Amino acid sequence: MSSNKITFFQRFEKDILSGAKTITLRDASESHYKAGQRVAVSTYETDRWFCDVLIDAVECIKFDELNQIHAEQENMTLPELRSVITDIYGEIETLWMISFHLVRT
Ligand SMILES: CC(=O)Nc1cc[nH]c(=O)n1
Repeated sequence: MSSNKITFFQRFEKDILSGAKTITLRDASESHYKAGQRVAVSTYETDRWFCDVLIDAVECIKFDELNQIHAEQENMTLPELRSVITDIYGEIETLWMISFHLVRT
């Protein structure tokens, strides 16, 4: 059953609302999202809703395949992105890249 909700750390809220962040890299526990799905977005820390997004794609990607394009889609440098993912998931080989866009209504 696909959850119609996703949480982000509060520090990413500004980039999501501005459209600067258009992907999120998750582990297998969050690979259930489907393209075309509308998802409510809340903060991880306080579960405060702050927008809805539409899922554009969910794709499997290896950590070692992360590149400058993915970093730009996360509004980070590539070293920053690798550090953020490692801080969250530890040494992880397989990720799920969830592409999304803001729902304006
Ligand atoms: C709560 C949580 O897992 N947040 C994440 C994880 C990876 N990327 C991201 O943008 N947000």
